[in-house]
Amino acid sequence: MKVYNTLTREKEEFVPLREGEVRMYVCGPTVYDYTHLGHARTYVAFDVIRRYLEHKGYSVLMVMNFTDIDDKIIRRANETGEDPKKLADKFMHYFLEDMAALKVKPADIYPRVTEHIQEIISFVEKLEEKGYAYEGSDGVYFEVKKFKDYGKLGKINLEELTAGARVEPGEGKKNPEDFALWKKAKPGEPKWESPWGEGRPGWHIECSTMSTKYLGEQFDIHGGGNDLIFPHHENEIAQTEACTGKIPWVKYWLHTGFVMVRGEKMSKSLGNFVTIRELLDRYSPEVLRFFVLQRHYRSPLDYTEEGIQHAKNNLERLYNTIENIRIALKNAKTPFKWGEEEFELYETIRKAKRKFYEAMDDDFNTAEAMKPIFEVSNAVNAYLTKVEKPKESVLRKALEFFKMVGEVFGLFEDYFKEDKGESKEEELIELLIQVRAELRKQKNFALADEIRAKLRELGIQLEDTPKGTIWKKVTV
Ligand SMILES: Nc1ncnc2c1ncn2[C@@H]1O[C@H](COP(=O)(O)OP(=O)(O)OP(=O)(O)O)[C@@H](O)[C@H]1O
Ligand SMILES: [Zn+2]
Repeated sequence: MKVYNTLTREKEEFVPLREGEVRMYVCGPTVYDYTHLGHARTYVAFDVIRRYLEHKGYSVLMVMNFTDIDDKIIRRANETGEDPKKLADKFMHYFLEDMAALKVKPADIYPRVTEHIQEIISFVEKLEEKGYAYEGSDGVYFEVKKFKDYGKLGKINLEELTAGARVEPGEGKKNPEDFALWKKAKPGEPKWESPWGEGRPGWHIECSTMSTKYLGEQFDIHGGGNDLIFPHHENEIAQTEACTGKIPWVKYWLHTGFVMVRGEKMSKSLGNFVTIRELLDRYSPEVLRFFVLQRHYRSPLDYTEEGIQHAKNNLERLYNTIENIRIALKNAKTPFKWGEEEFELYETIRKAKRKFYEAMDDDFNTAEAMKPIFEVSNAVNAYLTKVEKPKESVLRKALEFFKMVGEVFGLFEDYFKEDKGESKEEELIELLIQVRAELRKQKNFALADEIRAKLRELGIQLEDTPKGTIWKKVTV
């Protein structure tokens, strides 16, 4: 499997640091507004990367941070008159809801800056001890010149970068390229105690601190949108490699292309964004995933209504095929023998599977991986039109293929959900628990006990705990 590494600007063979395990960190959102399609593209892309790695048998440990204190949050909170913490909490909550709606698998750990202040302070202290950081009048800065490898990710030449640049009046840094590790508090801002007085962390330091805390001093994948390559990820590298001396800190750097609107990046600041919530009023989550996955994750993706409509039509075609298979399976024949048509369809599925893996192994090329899905879809429909008595076994092969690609792309979930019956069952049990609680309130203990006894006969045991009634499946 090959992945494109921004650090080397090349596709490289993917070999994780520990066999069978992938540790990945994706920069999470700054939570001060609703999630838009641009963010969703990035997170859906990393979701599919993670799903594919898991599909290949890797055990993936994924960490995504929440920037829950930062200039933008403070500014927005001042505008709306809200408490910055409440504002961040609210949008963090909305973000998690949006991701769940989009069927993005949750990260294993979501560290928040405000809960890691002590660790961040210790990290900055280490940089100070090692001579990479200094205290200025308004904060603690990283001295970029001291880190010889600076610019290696963004391919930045420090001299060119700083030509003509100067330290702005009022800024406490020595050189224009130095960046803040710790910002001393201005009046009215949220603040924490530190060896440099009250203040709060700079932006980049959180990711160095929290990623190494949870994933170790060296790990496999670090990702985010293109705009994070410089300066955010460049600065993260400088901080972490200066602190630990372990090089390279991250083995593969992956970056997503932007969602564009009429030639410009979709962004909060330009106001040209469409939120996931608005889109979900009009389209199913799978349509949005499908729209995003029709392009390779590194390519720009133009947002247009027609584009999404087109994705919707294509996805519907696939769903129709799956439904055709389901209906055909009802009357399908026991396969005493296969004819030419079955072999032909089987061959198409076999080759499609290979093409799908080849495309995904080539830097997670979901755009290419879509093609064999449609090939199978077309072949199935042609088979069903041509053949009077379709054979069950070959149709099952087609269904398995759709299920496999669906797991990787996060599509057809409802269709293939194995516990389809089970989720209804859970809801029914919950309903009976509520009814029983109501009966007990009304002192109808006889009926309440009968419900409990009947459920027990069905293998469901209710237990009344101080936190309410819970249920367990019992076999004896
Ligand atoms: N238009 C976009 N297309 C793809 N990814 C994006 C887009 N806008 C932001 N991202 C990515 O989403 C993630 C979260 O970004 P963050 O919360 O910092 O947003 P932001 O940069 O403040 O958003 P905005 O650019 O809208 O102000 C980052 O990895 C960022 O690169
Ligand atoms: Zn980051």
